[in-house]
Amino acid sequence: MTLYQPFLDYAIAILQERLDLQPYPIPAGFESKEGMMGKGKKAEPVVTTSHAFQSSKLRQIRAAHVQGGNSLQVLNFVIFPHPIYDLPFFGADLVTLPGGHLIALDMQPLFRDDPDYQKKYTEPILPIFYKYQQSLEWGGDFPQEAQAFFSPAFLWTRPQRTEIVQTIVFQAFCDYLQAYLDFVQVAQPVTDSQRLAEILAAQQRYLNYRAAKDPARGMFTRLYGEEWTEEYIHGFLFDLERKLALTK
Ligand SMILES: C=CC1=C(C)[C@@H](CC2=N/C(=C\c3[nH]c(/C=C4\NC(=O)C(C)=C4C=C)c(C)c3CCC(=O)O)C(CCC(=O)O)=C2C)NC1=O
Repeated sequence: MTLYQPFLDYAIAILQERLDLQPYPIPAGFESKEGMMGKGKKAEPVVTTSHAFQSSKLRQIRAAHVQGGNSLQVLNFVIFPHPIYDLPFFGADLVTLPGGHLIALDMQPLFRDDPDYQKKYTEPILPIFYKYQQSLEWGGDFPQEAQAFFSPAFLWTRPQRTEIVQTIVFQAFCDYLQAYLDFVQVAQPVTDSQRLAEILAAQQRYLNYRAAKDPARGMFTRLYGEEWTEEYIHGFLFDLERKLALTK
């Protein structure tokens, strides 16, 4: 059982329990991909598997799971609501590299500086945030331009010990996901056309930033090549623009 498998197993079990979950099409060639990291005797196989679902209110629920031995484990799990809801994105970036663990967990707001939006989607989860923030050290600096996409309840940490990831971080992941599904349960479709346009624009801003600045681009390019990587990023991981282009 690799480090982040329990996170993925828990997420899929809860999604199946709480949502009218349907499969989401994964482009051919991206369900599972094998590659090698390192040279000669040190070369290690690295497998990236993709998982994807959808539901009546959630456009895409998807996970990229990279398993490459003890020093390379990644689970990137993001939920993208249908752009007729003002729901935030659920974003989990769980990363283990030779240099250690890096954990980013948040409900990423569409309208970060809007007090009504914060009241609706950030204040209710601050108690969960404070509970875990107490036992998880702050992760330190991260790209200035990325800060616009994180909420005040952003759990950002670099745990020293794997045991912390398996216990406290796992619990935080479970609590954040359950709280997110509580928001989904009560979310009502937006009907105001101007607000709908603002929501779509906010979703596109986020998706385009993440597709352009994906911190995993270098890793995937080294493992699987540039062509596969760009298609994986734009055709699956952050595919809103592609989907919108199809509807035009
Ligand atoms: C809005 C931006 C945004 C992020 C950057 C991530 C949150 C996040 N992820 C990070 C780092 C990070 N994230 C990943 C992995 C992934 N990050 C992704 O968006 C996807 C799809 C990944 C893989 C499947 C890896 C491999 C690293 C380490 C990169 C390295 O050190 O070589 C960082 C550290 C800073 C960085 O290296 O850029 C942050 C802040 N979530 C977000 O929502």
